[in-house]
Amino acid sequence: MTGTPKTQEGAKDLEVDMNKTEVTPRLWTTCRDGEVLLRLSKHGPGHETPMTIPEFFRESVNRFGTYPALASKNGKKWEILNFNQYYEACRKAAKSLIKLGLERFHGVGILGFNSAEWFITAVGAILAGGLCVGIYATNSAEACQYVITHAKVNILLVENDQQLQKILSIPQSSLEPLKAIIQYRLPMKKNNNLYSWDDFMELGRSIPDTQLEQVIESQKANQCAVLIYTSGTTGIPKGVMLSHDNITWIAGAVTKDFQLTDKHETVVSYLPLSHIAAQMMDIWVPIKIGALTYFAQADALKGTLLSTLKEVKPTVFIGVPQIWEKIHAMVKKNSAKSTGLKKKAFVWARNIGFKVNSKKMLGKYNTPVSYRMAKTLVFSKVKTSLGLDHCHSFISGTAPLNQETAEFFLSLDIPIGELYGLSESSGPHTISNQNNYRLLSCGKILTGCKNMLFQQNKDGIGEICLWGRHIFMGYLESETETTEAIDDEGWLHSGDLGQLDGLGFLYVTGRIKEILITAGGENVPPIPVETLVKKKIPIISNAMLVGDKLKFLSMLLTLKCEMNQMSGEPLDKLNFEAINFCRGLGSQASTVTEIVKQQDPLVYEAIQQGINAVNQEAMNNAQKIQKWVILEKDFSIYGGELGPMMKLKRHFVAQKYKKQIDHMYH
Ligand SMILES: Nc1ncnc2c1ncn2[C@@H]1O[C@H](COP(=O)(O)OP(=O)(O)OP(=O)(O)O)[C@@H](O)[C@H]1O
Repeated sequence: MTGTPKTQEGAKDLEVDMNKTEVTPRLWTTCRDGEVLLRLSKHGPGHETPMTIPEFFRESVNRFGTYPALASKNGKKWEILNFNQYYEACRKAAKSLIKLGLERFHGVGILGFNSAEWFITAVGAILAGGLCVGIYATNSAEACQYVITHAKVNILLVENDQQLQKILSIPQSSLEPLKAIIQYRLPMKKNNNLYSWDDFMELGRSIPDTQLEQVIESQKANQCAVLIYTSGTTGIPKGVMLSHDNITWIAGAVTKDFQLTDKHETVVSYLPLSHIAAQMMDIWVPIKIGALTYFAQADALKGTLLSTLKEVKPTVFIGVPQIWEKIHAMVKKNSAKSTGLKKKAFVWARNIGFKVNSKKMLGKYNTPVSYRMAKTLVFSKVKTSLGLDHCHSFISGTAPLNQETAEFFLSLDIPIGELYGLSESSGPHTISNQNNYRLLSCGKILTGCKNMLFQQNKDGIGEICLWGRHIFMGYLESETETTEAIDDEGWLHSGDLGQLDGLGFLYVTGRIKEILITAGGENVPPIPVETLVKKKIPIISNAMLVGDKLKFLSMLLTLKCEMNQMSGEPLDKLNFEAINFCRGLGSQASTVTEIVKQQDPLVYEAIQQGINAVNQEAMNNAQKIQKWVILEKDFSIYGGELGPMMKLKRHFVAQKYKKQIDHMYH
């Protein structure tokens, strides 16, 4: 597709009611109580009747009432709320929020790990006419304060005393809109305007149903319901306003394109709900289809996720690339321990799995006897060991999945489908499903949405621009940024570069903002180089290319290490794979310090060889890595180098390791 002519198409498809006497809203707004023109198609997908979230939930309750909705672990037992109970709890919470003084289009902040209380407060906030505002549990006090004031958070739900103390450390004068705090995990220290969950749920008893109904009735599908704050990978977090229609429409579109079945799906909720991908897959899509959401333990990412998966056996599993990479490393480690026949069977099965699934990917369904044997002997065992034996949709999103991991899982009969999207597209814009996926592609455009590649180069690479009912309303109180993101014809400019193949599969090739422009004017997209370094040098955990406005390219490297399971802090001790790498070279090093302090010649030489191999694939000298340095600690959310969805925060890293970077250039 090419740029300009196509831009007309989106706007032309708008269904505008010409008989309306009031002023027609625009496609965007920056006001919390603003309304936008919905991007309805004239017919077909995109034409569905707009719905508010309360209407959407009520429809779901009518269809799925007694069917289980939420499962929370209490000791060893799962406590279940069905859709009727879930809805009633949301109404109760809504009344209590009204009682506490929630104002229309003001925020209800939620700061904590995924739980039934999180969901009930999120929906309750919307029923009560407020905005649901997830705040990353990993945010610093200042970052929380920013969101609370920007979103005008009247009521804040915190998970535990640790989160509460973070909020209490902020001077009260800086938390002006805040009226009350609710804490949903005990123990709790008494404090003014602090409520336990049980007390909170009783507060609204005096609010009559009619009062709540009035608020619900006054809501419109083209008004804001959810605020998603970007995680700040590329700058100050922005408040992405999502309308009722954004949420309810895309939940339907995702359901259709993923071919999800009513009352049959189960998901495990563990990724931060402040991110739209998790919120969509855990809260909104399950309401649409009557799916059962199980809550993982708060320490899921520190190790308990696997046991929850094994217990629950979800039918749909979404992971960010780092999660898939971790599972990849774990399966590899376990298989490395096996010997003899078992080891041979694993290699044999993977070969068959790769061949059959690669063909399947191209539409050639063929299941030879050997594949069926491999399935029984190896694939089913691996899937069971991961709790993925009932899973039909393996999904990765939020950042590119590396080829090695994608191929590894494909060979084990676990085809990971990537999806691509932004907070500004209410989640996915492209998806891959079991019947439609390609390695390294993010899949096809969601049915009912449009895509345009702006200013394509000779290879067909252009900026990915999006159009449809999933496009956000605007950034709260940020007109300049909104008009930078949404052009005159309503296209959302993603800032990502991409390419479409003849079959409509989208390949994301980089992020414009991340491209390094060297002092010599060379444009270098960093991700392919970093991915290649990690592939060629298995001891490397993270790699970040440096060189913007600089004379040459250099690289920050970290080694694969163990992690403190409690805090998430990377340790000095190398992990199993890194130790194996060292032993393979004849090095006895077991810690990062040993390698860095003595500049372990064997390890340094191996890394240099790996870098040389990467440089051989560079298009020219300017694209070669001239210098590199090993940092003493691996990147982590704990250290701030990774965002809450484990994305690399380049600006933060560049500042934190300024000394090491400067050293390479002087
Ligand atoms: N499958 C994918 N492959 C490559 N990149 C992806 C994929 N999915 C999402 N992305 C990247 O993530 C970006 C969207 O990020 P998102 O809206 O989740 O914001 P964020 O990470 O919270 O904040 P920030 O804007 O600060 O990065 C996309 O623009 C794209 O660069």
